[in-house]
Formats: sequence, C-alpha cells, structure tokens
Amino acid sequence: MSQTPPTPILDRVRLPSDLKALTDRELHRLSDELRAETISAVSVTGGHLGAGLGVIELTVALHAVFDAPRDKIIWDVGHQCYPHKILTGRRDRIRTLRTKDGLSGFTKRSESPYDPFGAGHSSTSISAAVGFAMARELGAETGDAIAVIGDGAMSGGMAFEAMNHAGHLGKRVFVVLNDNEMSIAPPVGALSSYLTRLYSEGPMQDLKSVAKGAVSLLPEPFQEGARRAKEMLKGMAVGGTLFEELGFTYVGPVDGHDLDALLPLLRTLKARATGPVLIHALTKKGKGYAPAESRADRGHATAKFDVITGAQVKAPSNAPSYTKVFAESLVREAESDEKIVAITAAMPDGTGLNLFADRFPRRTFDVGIAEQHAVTFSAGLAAAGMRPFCAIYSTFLQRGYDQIVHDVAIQRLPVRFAIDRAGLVGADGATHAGSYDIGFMANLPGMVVMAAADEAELVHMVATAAAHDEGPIAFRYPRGEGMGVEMPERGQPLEIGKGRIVAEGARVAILSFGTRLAEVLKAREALAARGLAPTVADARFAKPLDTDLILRLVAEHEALICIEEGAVGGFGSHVAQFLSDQGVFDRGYKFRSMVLPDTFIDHASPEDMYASARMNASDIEAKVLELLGVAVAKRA
Ligand SMILES: Cc1ncc(C[n+]2csc(CCOP(=O)(O)OP(=O)(O)O)c2C)c(N)n1
Ligand SMILES: CC(=O)[C@@H](O)[C@H](O)COP(=O)(O)O
Ligand SMILES: [Mg+2]
Repeated sequence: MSQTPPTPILDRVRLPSDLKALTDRELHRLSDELRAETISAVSVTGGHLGAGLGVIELTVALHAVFDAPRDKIIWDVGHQCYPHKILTGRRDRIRTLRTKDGLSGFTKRSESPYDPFGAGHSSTSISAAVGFAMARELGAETGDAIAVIGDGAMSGGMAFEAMNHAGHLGKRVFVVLNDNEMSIAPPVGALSSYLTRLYSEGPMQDLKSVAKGAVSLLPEPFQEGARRAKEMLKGMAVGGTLFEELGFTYVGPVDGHDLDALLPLLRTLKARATGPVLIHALTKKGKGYAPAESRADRGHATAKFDVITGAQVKAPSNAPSYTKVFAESLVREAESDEKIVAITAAMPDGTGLNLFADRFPRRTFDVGIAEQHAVTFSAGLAAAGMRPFCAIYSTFLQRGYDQIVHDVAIQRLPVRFAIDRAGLVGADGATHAGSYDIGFMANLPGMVVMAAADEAELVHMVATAAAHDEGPIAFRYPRGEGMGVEMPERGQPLEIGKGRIVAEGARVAILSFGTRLAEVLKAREALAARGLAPTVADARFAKPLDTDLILRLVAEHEALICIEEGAVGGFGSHVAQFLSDQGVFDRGYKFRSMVLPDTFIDHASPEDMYASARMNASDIEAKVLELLGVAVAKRA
C-alpha cells in the first residue's frame, strides 16, 4: 500500500520561533523544502533567484540559532531575502513578490518586524548592524545584530568603514560573509582574490586548535554535530587575516551549505562571542537549481520561468533596449577615438559595457561595487586627457555625488556620465528609482545635462558627449526598450543647450525633458480631437537651458507646461527659476511643472508607477485642459 507522504515541515513553520522545535535532521529537510518553495515562487514572479538559492542553509541556520525579531538579521543588498521572507510569516504572499501592492523584492522595515533594516543598495548591512549593536550597549531593547553580506557587497567602501568602526568599538556584532565568488558578474578586485586565498592556501596550523576548542564549548545537546564541525574546522584559517587585523574574530571558511557545520558553529559563537566576529561562509549562487547554476550570472536576475526546463518567459521585444543602443553607440564612437574609455561599478551587463569590453577590453574598467571610486577614477582618467564614460545607474550614482561635485565639477573635468535606469524602474521599487539625478546634476556649475526622448536621440547624445571636452556632461535614459523609432546611421553631436520643436500647436506649449515625450504626444492626439492641440517641444537639455526656445514658447502661448521623469528640483525648477528671473510671472503667466510626487513610489510596472505619479498621457491631457479652464470629469 502506498505510504502517504509526510507533511512538509515547511507547512509547520510560519515564524522562526517554529524552527526551535525542530531537530537538526528536520532542519535539513526544511532546507530542501525551502529551496523548492523559493524556486517555485520565483518561477511565478521572476526576480532575484540565484542569491536566494545560495543562502537557503544560511537562512535556516541563522533563524534556527538566533531569535529574530529581537535579534536583527540584516541582509545586504537584500535581493537574497526571499527564503527569509518565507520563514518569517510571508510565505502566503511570496508569489506577490515585486508586483503592485505585493511584497518588496528587498527587505523593508514597513513590511515586517523581521526586516530590521531596509536594503536594495549594497554594502550597508555592517553599518546598520553596528548601529543596532551599539544601541543594545546603550540599553536599547534589542538582541544580537547579524549582517549577512556578500563578497560583492564587501567590495563596497562603506563595508570597510563599518568594520573599521566595529573593530574600534570592540562590541559583539556578527558579520556573515557570504562568499559565492560572484557579484552580478564574476567579482573583480584584490579582495576577491584574497578571499579565495583564505580557503585555498594552508591556514596557520597552530591556531586551528583554537577553532576546534570553540566547538568543544558547545552545550552537550549539540555535540552531535560537533564531530562534523571539528572535521570542517580542520580547513579553517584562524588568525592573521585582514579581518582580524581590523579587530574581528575571523571564523572560517565554513561550508555555507552544510548545516552540520553551520549549526554547531553558530550555536557556539552565539554562546561565547564577546566582540566582533566575521564568519566566512562559502556558498554557491544558484545552488540546487541546475538552470541557475549553469548560467553565467548564476540566475542573479530572472524573468518568470518554467521550473522543469528553466526556460524564461520573456515578453517579445519591439525595439532595442536603451542600454544596448548606448553601448553600441559608444563602441562606434570609440572606434574612431582611442581616448574613449568606459567605467562600470560592478554592472557590466546592466550598463551594456560588456559589449564595449568585448570590443575594447583594455579600455573597459569594472571597479567593483565602488561608485565613489568609479567617479574619481574617471576624473583621474579625464585629468590625464582620456575621454571617460562613467556608466552608472541613476540610483547608484547617488553613491558618488560628493565625488561628482568635488572631483569632477569643481575641477571642470570632462567626465561623461551615462545615466541608465533614469526615472521609475518598476519591480525594483523605490530603492532603485532614478528620480534625483536631474536635480543633483543640473545644480552643478559647468555640468551639461541631457535626457534622451527616444533611442535615436540617445545615439546623438552619446556623440555629443564624446565631442564635449569643455567640462563634465551627463545624459540620462530609462530602463527597458526604446520607442521603435527610426535609427540614425551615426550619431551627430547636438548643439549644446538647444532643444527642438516636435509639433506645432496653439494656446498651450508642453516642453518635455526625456522620454515622457511619448506620453505628451499621446495627450496631444487626444487634445487635437477637441481642437486643442498644444505645441510640443523636446528640451533635450536641462542645463544649459534653451532660453531662446523657452521665451519663444512663452511669447507665443498663454500657458507653458514642463514635464520630466524626475523629482522637483530638476528641469522644471530650472525653467521656473529662469522665468521668474525674467519677470514672466509678474504678468500672471500660467506655468505648470509636472514632476514625480514628493513620496517614494512602491514597486509596480513602470506604467502603473507613472500612473500613480499622475504623469501618463491622460494626466497630461487633464493638465492642459485645467490650464485652459476646460472642465473635465475628475479621474477616480
Ligand atoms: C550601491 C549598489 N551598487 C550596485 C548594486 C547592484 N547590485 C545588486 S546585487 C549586486 C551584486 C552583489 O554581489 P554579492 O554581494 O556578492 O551578492 P550575491 O548576489 O553574490 O549573493 C550588485 C552589484 C547595488 N544593489 N547597490
Ligand atoms: C539587486 C540589484 O540591485 C540589481 O540586480 C538591480 O536589480 C539590477 O537592476 P536592473 O534589473 O534594472 O538591471
Ligand atoms: Mg557574491
């Protein structure tokens, strides 16, 4: 008679406290079930698969040994948090990951008490953990702080700022270095080679007994796993590591998929540690799912997929991505200009510089997750006469802002900033929105700031940037595909500070900066049906402004609307400043600036996010009618 399958252990786990009742053997089974559930969930939603599969056992072990939410488990970047979310009361919603009104794809304080610190940008976890640890030292009602940081995130400067401080403070804090020898791409940097040496060269023999001794401290019930742990400790490097020089007890490397090693080790450290401890765990990104393990990016980011085959379900593309257009345009420019070099901060594929590297490997630099260094490294290249294109997503460029001001703008160095993922990006949500670069770039003296209205414009802006040696220049473009417009053979440099009329109309002029132009033209069509077609212009430049064009639009129309995919303080604010200085408002001139609302917009599709920002065609149409005093039925 066939046996009824045992009830899945995962069905008995709603919160981490439920793990305390499980035996180590059951924790093994739970890990297998958690891995399967993670694969199943991401097959439905798409998202960051590889990183989560790499920390299944670490997630189980940390929640089995520590006591969240009193103990704070802080995930770095946070893209690997799906297993953590399944074990912390969100399994029922895990298939809403990264969808409108669904779970965030990163940890998020407002989502759960088990998410003590939000993430999305790399290398923040140790700083946050030290903050929690010192709050405890000062009497706050909080337990242990455990930062789980990857080898990629460890290349971010602030991780070392935090370790430097933690080592100085000497207080108990745990750092789990999740070393899977991967960033999004293979990791770069001397640190990565050092971590590899830590487990490939013979560790210092005389200190291994210290490590073995740590296990013998285990309370009797856990001795069962200790024998395995002792075997594993044989390979441990103890003493003399970089981390110990920074004041940490270094423990590792440990097999991050071996619960028989992880559980006794974490139990011992929880029972005995008195100061900062770094546990070096070796893991595999995409572990346990062959289609992820076999991919070059180990399944870092995936669309929805068939679990059996691993085949991803991708929407057909109608036009090249902006990223691809940028990269191919830059290759064309670099073919005739050997001074052009390209810099990425650990995002070669995301920025398209992998294409540039294929063609010009010696002129492409991946500096790791180190945007501050990327900017000033580019400044150094420019100071030496090169033409550096520093390609960093808008949101991540925020990391290098002081370097843009201090090392690039003040010295008026001709660094070219290729700002991808400008505007709202969709499933990655508020932490990845490219909302602020217009503001923080256009307020810098000498900075030229452009936004491509479509992929053809982007080709010309790459050429414009390549030709601009007078100072720094930036051009922004959104995530995703272009509009499907006709593409130029070759980019033609634009006249700096000059916009263009796109469609003539009357009464109202709309001056668009960037790709909202497509929505503006849709709105114009609807308005034309009412006999109210506005004039539409593409500003192309937020700095320097095309003041002749602006004054002409004001002179020829009773109202002017500006629109941009950015927060207040950007293009529209600069136009308002100019018109104010010209006294245009003294005459009661009607002006509106359509910008992102003063709030962080949660993840959804970009279309839905712009709808919530009231910046789609229907909103533009309504704005024109409002200015013309035409009554419209209010949208729900
Ligand atoms: C400041 C910043 N720059 C770039 C990124 C993009 N990014 C997301 S995950 C990742 C790689 C992280 O590697 P690692 O920490 O080793 O985690 P793994 O994916 O290997 O688990 C990068 C570069 C980011 N999130 N934050
Ligand atoms: C987790 C992270 O920060 C990156 O993987 C980011 O999600 C990449 O964004 P794109 O998908 O727009 O390249
Ligand atoms: Mg990694």
